[in-house]
Amino acid sequence: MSIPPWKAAFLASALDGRALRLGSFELKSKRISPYFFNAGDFYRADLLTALAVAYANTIHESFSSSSSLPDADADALPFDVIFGPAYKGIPLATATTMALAQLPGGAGARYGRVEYSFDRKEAKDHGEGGSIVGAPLKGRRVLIIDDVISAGTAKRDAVAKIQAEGGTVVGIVVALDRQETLPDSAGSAIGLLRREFGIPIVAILTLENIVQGLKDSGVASQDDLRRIEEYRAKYGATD
Ligand SMILES: O=P(O)(O)OC[C@H]1O[C@H](OP(=O)(O)OP(=O)(O)O)[C@H](O)[C@@H]1O
Ligand SMILES: O=C(O)c1cc(=O)[nH]c(=O)[nH]1
Repeated sequence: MSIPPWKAAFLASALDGRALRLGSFELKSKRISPYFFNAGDFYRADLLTALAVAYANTIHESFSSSSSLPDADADALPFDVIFGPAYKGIPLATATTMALAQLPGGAGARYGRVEYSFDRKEAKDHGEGGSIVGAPLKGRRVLIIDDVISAGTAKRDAVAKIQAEGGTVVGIVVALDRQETLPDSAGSAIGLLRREFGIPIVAILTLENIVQGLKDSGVASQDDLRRIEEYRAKYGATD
């Protein structure tokens, strides 16, 4: 089955900007992957816009229904702050906050008062100090936005950081769910995080979407597709 047109358009932007590359790449988890998604490659205005709009639509689709999250008023947004973990999460949080407020058809007006923040990898010890830049997190409902979930380590660190600041994480949004197992487990990183934190975790694209999109567009060689299938057979998650 083909992927929906808006996901296909996003995938085309990723290939156009070479944010999605085929080859051999070492991941944070030390796995060697036949493909890599680098959100840092969306550095051109049109590509960054396409990326931010795709995140904004995904957030609007997945989190606009207050019933998807506990304790949310019927008309209120289920989050206050969009948090982008350093480094790649920083432009994602900033651009997506703007794209949400610009959603067409009146939807954007709902998001006009959404705030963003991000962390520093090293705390600043002068000036305003601290490790959070942007909206304070204490007592706020926070939506994490990041590029990719592979093993979930970076997301776990972000949740701990937000909780230490007094915020409550209400969801996580990524561009790509690589649908991989955690080290020493058959379950996916995303599944484990969902169960552990009891929050929705959504992705613009999954590896399955990418494989389908590559097949539909004819961009990948048979060899590329075979290597992705082999990687999936080795590390693909069962949930
Ligand atoms: O561990 P996971 O949650 O599955 O995610 C993998 C993360 O690792 C990378 O970020 P990294 O921490 O290397 O920082 P960067 O944003 O500075 O590239 C990548 O950008 C993903 O966000
Ligand atoms: O797991 C990672 O480190 C990772 C995978 C990927 O596709 N892109 C990325 O930036 N990091």
